[in-house]
Order: sequence, then C-alpha cells, then structure tokens
Amino acid sequence: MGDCFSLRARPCQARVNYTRQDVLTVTPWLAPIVWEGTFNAEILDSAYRPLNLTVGVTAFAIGKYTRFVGRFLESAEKHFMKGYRVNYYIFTDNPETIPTVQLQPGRRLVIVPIKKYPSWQEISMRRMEAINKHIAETSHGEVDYLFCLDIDMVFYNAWGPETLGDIVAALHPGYFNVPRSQFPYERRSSSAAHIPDGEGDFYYGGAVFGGLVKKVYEFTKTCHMTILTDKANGIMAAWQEESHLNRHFLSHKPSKVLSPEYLWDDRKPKPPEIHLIRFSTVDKDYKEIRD
Ligand SMILES: CC(=O)N[C@H]1[C@@H](OP(=O)(O)OP(=O)(O)OC[C@H]2O[C@@H](n3ccc(=O)[nH]c3=O)[C@H](O)[C@@H]2O)O[C@H](CO)[C@H](O)[C@@H]1O
Ligand SMILES: [Mn+2]
Repeated sequence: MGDCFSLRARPCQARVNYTRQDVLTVTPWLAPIVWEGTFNAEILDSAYRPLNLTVGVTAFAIGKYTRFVGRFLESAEKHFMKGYRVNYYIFTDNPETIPTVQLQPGRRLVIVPIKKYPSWQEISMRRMEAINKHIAETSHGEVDYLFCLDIDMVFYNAWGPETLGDIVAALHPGYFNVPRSQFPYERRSSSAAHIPDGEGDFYYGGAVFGGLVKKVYEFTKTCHMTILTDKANGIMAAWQEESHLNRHFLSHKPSKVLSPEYLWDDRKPKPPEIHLIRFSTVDKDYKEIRD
C-alpha cells in the first residue's frame, strides 16, 4: 500500500489518481462505473477480506453448453474473487458431464439439476426463474453476494471485491461506445420490456449481473414476472431476458456498473478504453451449438 492519493480531480505527478479521463466513471445517479485504473485493489482487499464473505456464482450448462464448464471453472479458480469463499452453482440437465475441477480451499462446486427447455431462447430466459427459485430454497442462506454469469465465457484477469455492490450490472461490449438511439432495447409497446425512444441510461449485457443475494432475488423475481407477462401476450422480447433486464434497470438503477472489461467478447478488437480484459465470451459456432 502506501499510495498517497489526491483529492484533486486533475492529474498530479507525485500522487496517484484513481480516476480515468477517457471514460465515464460515475453514472448520473452516482453509481461507480468500474474501470481498470479507478480503484486500489489492495485497499479494497483489506476492507473486504475481514468480512469473511461468501460469494456465489450461478451459471447454466444446458445441452451442448456443458462443454464450456471446464474452462469457465478453471479460469474462475485463477481469477474470480481470489482468496474469498466462493460457491459455484452449475445448473445443468446433464450432471454426469460436469468435469471435476480442483478447487482452492474455501470454494465449492454445487450441481443443480434442471430440466432442458426446447429452445435456446427459453433456456436463456428461464434462468431468471431458476435463479430466483434457487435463492429462495437454498442459496439465500449460503452466500452474501451472488453473480449470475453466462457459461460461454473465460476469466483472463482479476475479478475482485471492486465488483461487489447492492445490485450490479455490466455494460454490454457491443454498445458502450454507441449513441443511445442505437441500443437494441425492446421497442414494441406491447412488450413489458418496452423502452421508448429517448429513454434509457446504458445498454447492459444479460451475461453478467449480481449483487446482495436478497437484491438478486428481487431482481430475478421481477424479470421473471415481466417475461411471463410477455409470454401470456404471445410476445418475446428482442433480446429475451436481456431486454427485460434493461427495462428493469431503467426504473431500478444499479448501485454499481461494471465496465465492459467485465463482459468482453473475444471476437471484438480491443479499443483503447479497454485496459484489462477480465471476463470474455469465447467464440462459438451458434448454429452448431444451439440446434
Ligand atoms: C454477452 C451477453 O450479454 N450475452 C447475452 C446474449 O447472447 P449470448 O450469445 O451470449 O447467449 P448464449 O448463447 O451464451 O446463451 C446464454 C446462456 O444460456 C445458457 N444456455 C443457452 C442455450 C443453451 O442451449 N444452453 C445453455 O446452457 C448458457 O449459460 C449461456 O451462456 O443474449 C442472451 C439472450 O438472447 C443472453 O442475455 C446472454 O446473456
Ligand atoms: Mn453467452
């Protein structure tokens, strides 16, 4: 440690400034946007380590997506909440295919058997329901914070306590630097996920959200309800649960926002704002894997 940091906004040579000039680091409702260079990992660790927190992760591996579990878990063991207690909850329709991965002390793997829905859209959307049910039945008593992540992803760099917050969303890698008019929100007013033109803060990704387990319970409950409302009306939102997530975060603002470093996409070139890719989508053959 020993950093001496400046309270002045402008850079000064001898002191460390935990800010970035090239990106937005705080939302208009004063939630931090977490980028590399905006926090001190050592100070955060010394604040959070003594709390002896347990952090949960939910990830779904249904059908052919079981192939992603090994790399996901192995990379998480290297980079995700290193030194903290972690429970991985892997939801799958095929428990026998889940590889055994050597875990660090204080970390455990829980297999949650779940049925397979016929379409990839339904599989993706039904995660809200399954996570909500699992929190109510089990994980509310097992973890303090819970992150809900896509499985077709790999950790490349540290994901630590800087990500913890009451309710946390992540900026989608495809839309963090485009005008709001281009966000792929659901635009049909017949959908419960509808966001009119001229509204919306950011475009968040469906692959990463989290927070205090109680808050994630409330969040997944509302998203599942609005998904069911659409279903009853015979409509499916443009980007499934991701559209509902974006609608919910418009009226219930996240208390912390993760930069696209925490939700990157290997297929994209790295722009200068992205200093450290921490978690990224692996390339996959959509046609082959979703049939
Ligand atoms: C980067 C990002 O924000 N990704 C979102 C995006 O596309 P993606 O292309 O990332 O969606 P995807 O194919 O990864 O599906 C989402 C997740 O559902 C699970 N799964 C899906 C299909 C299947 O047959 N088996 C299975 O287990 C698996 O955990 C997967 O990671 O849009 C989806 C909804 O349209 C979700 O909101 C994703 O989170
Ligand atoms: Mn994905």
